[in-house]
Amino acid sequence: MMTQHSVEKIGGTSMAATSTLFDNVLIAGRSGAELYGRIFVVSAYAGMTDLLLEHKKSGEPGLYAHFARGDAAWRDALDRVSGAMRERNAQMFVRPESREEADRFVHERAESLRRCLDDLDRLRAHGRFSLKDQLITVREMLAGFGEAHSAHSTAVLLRDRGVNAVFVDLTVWSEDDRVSLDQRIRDALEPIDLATQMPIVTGYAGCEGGMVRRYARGYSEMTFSRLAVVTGASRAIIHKEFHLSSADPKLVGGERARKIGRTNYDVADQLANLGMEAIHPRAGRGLRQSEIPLCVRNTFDRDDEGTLICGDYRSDEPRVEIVTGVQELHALQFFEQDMVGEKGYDSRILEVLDRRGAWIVSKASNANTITHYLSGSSETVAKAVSDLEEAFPGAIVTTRPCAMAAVIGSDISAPGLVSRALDALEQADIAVLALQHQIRNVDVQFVIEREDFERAVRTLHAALVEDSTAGLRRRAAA
Ligand SMILES: Nc1ncnc2c1ncn2[C@@H]1O[C@H](COP(=O)(O)OP(=O)(O)O)[C@@H](O)[C@H]1O
Ligand SMILES: N[C@@H](CC(=O)OP(=O)(O)O)C(=O)O
Repeated sequence: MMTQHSVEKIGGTSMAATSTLFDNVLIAGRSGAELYGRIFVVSAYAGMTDLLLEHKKSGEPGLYAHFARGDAAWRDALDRVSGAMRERNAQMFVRPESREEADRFVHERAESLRRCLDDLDRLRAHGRFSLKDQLITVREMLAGFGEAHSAHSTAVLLRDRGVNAVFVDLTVWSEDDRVSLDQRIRDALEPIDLATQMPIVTGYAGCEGGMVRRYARGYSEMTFSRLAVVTGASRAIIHKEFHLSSADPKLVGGERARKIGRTNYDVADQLANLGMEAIHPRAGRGLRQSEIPLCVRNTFDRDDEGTLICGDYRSDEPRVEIVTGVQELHALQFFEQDMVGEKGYDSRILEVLDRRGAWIVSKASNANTITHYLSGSSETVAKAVSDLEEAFPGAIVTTRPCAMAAVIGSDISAPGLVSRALDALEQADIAVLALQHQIRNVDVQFVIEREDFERAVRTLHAALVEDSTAGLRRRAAA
């Protein structure tokens, strides 16, 4: 396999801006051999996975949620998704034959799903079968439909423009042939000549353990990351709707948010941990270990090189690079006076949190209290609380809704940074419920009330990023 190639992921929002995507990324003025040496991994068009599974943010049920509940509305939900896909085709295709081909593809996949779900429905109607295990498979199959559609139509559109694009469908698998994600990728890419062919790979890949089950939403970045590692890419690029910015442009305003020029994987990990979609939490690892630089680019800003993320970058002077956070957080406090001087409580709490699938954003402890800051649903947290109460009858376990604003940078080791942040929050009348600052000097976390979240991000951004006097001196080496 060619070594000087890039692996590039296109997010759902960028996919939906199809003509811009062609003009700025897929073709972008290239011709002949310049078009090749690039592997694209695509997400479903924005909104499709929401219709197939459930809405990513609001949780509004999609096809999967209806089917899982045994609600006949799944049939309408399937029609809605395939309708939305055909509508998208209608907007994208100029050549009638290509549009027909794309519509036929959607129709065939939708009908095959319908047959499968019908069979399961019939089985379920006997009342003697539990579909629990099958539902996991259904969820995987449905998710894959979104990326099958987007990759297939992108390949057809590219061929219409004279590009030798190849649709690489990783969404279909056979239960007798469950292989690892890496193996799946290796097998699919092996016959492709990157010098003359442009693979358009589905962001969903049928693999051991299931893509959605293992990696949750945003899974396309895992396919992307492993593809870059397995094929030995010289660079990995994520094409997004926005520049990776000093804060969410939707929150602080596009004119205030600054583009991040460079940063490191440590910062990317912190962002991923907070649920910011800069890069999937588990995607960064492989790229960092293989020393593949990652570039995050804005699809709508063709000439801008984007943000370069490497393993070894450190800002020239200490500086806050990003202000972000989590608005829906739960502080789970475990108070037990017998804990003083005893070990082992931690690991038993973690066991419960792991079993309940809670996402730990941060944690803190003192002599008799361990606090975990968890993101995720209130139900998950409530279940964890009741498990803990049962396992530790002497402990007092409480939860409290809260939010977290975090300031992050590859080097924030500046004296006065925390006090400046606290001053700004106080002036804005925002109470700080708890504070965390690690010796590692990559982030400071401020735990606050949920209703203060957006204001806290704006306040910290104004004080530590927008204020030009915020350039901070490096703390003198001890
Ligand atoms: N610091 C930040 N820089 C850029 N975008 C951010 C930041 N924080 C949050 N976001 C948000 O991340 C979201 C996801 O980005 P997007 O490019 O739409 O993903 P995708 O292309 O994968 O659908 C956007 O809605 C944007 O508002
Ligand atoms: N389409 C899938 C996978 C994905 O990675 O999407 P995006 O790149 O748009 O976050 C999802 O919504 O989860």
